[in-house]
Amino acid sequence: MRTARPLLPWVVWGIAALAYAVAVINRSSLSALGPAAQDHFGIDATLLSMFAMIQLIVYAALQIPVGVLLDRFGATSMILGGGLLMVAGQAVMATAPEVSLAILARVLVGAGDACTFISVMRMLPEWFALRQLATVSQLTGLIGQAGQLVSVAPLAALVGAIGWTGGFLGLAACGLLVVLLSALVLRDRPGDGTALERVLGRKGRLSREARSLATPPPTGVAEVSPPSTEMIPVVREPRVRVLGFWSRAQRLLALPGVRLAYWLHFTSPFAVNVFLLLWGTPFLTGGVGLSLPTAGGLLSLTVLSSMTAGLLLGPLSSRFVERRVWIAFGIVVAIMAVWIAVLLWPGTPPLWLLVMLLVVTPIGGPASMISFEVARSHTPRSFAGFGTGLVNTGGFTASLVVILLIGLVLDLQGAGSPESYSMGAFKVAFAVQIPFWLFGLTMILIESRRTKGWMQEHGRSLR
Ligand SMILES: N[C@@H](Cc1c[nH]cn1)C(=O)NCC(=O)O
Repeated sequence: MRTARPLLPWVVWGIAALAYAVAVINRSSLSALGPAAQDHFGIDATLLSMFAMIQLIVYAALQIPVGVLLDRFGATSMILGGGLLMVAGQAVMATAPEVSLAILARVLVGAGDACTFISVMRMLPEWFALRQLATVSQLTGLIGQAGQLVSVAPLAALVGAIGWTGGFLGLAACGLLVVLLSALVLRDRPGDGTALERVLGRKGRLSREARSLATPPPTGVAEVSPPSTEMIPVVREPRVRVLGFWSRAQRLLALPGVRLAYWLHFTSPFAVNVFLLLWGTPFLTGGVGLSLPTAGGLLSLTVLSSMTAGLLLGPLSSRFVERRVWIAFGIVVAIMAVWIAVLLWPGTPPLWLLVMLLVVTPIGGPASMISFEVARSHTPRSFAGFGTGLVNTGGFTASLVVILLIGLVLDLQGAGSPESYSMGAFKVAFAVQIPFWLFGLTMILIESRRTKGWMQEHGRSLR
């Protein structure tokens, strides 16, 4: 009897990761097209940076609602819905005659993007064994980073070659193609049908016979093994009763492991987000005094570093499950230490220190993926989408606040425009990150102690 289909989990993951990469391409599609967008809509730099901010606000604000919908409708529907929203957003961006419609386009892209990552993360434990999850999650993040590379040079080249409308319509068409592929391939879990099969009301053999890599081949005795995701199957799932939003939130937040995951995500990725989303280029050009191409070259180091760290951190955190929180903690301390060295360096920091900054800071991205592993260990399955969304708000909220504070501190020093940027002003402005790291690290210490106590009290251990 042919039962195991070891390839299907990888195919499902491949398409889900591709959908996430497309989300990242859409998210960062304006990053290399700033001047083109200013030209096209006749807008100034402030309005241009509003595009990024609005999109980020929409993304962060939708994480919890999307998580709730994810628990209700499943990952496939959310990935498809998110993909369609982004296709619509880019089609609007391509054809918008004025800036208000371009803002609507960014809202649509932000909303679609918000649906994608946490849905992909929710899908993974259904298809992979516990020992594989950390590595597969990191690979997913790495593929997303690759999407960021696509949106820099190739997209700019496409828009340069065929124009704004053609370039963005091309992007929308690629997105649509991936939505169609997703409808044909993605399944929430083994045994579920694809979106197309659900519409047709007929489940194919591939879907019926699909097996998770976590499930040992049936022996004829036990059909279903316990879900590998519940390393700590702590909270019994609510039976039939559907809990309201606040009750669900309360139950989730009552778990110290979920709070620990939140603070890990809050603390680790904001420095790299702040740098890549807004303040990296102004700091390197207006503060350090580098040319735009040199700054761009240095910034590409961040992607390389993040990808390499992702490859290492996956196996490392699944090999040392008990130590994974401390791995992330150590990475944050290293990021903070390099930043403090840069801020305390008299005058302009030397190139070697800047290279170190651009290599160490991005490791916070892959380190933040550890928070999803922690969340998975402590969140009851029926809350998994909510839990992932909640945790994912941590880093993005911190990023948003720090981005705004840096702008504010620059303005307060009278150094808020490219003509008035200076190294001294940037140093003071970037120092606002320090209380965020210290606060986050303190919360991690507090919640990891509580989590340990809670696990002892409930007789649980991490496997
Ligand atoms: N920290 C990122 C993921 C990541 C992985 N490697 C580098 N960054 C994250 O939380 N992503 C959420 C998203 O929607 O991209």
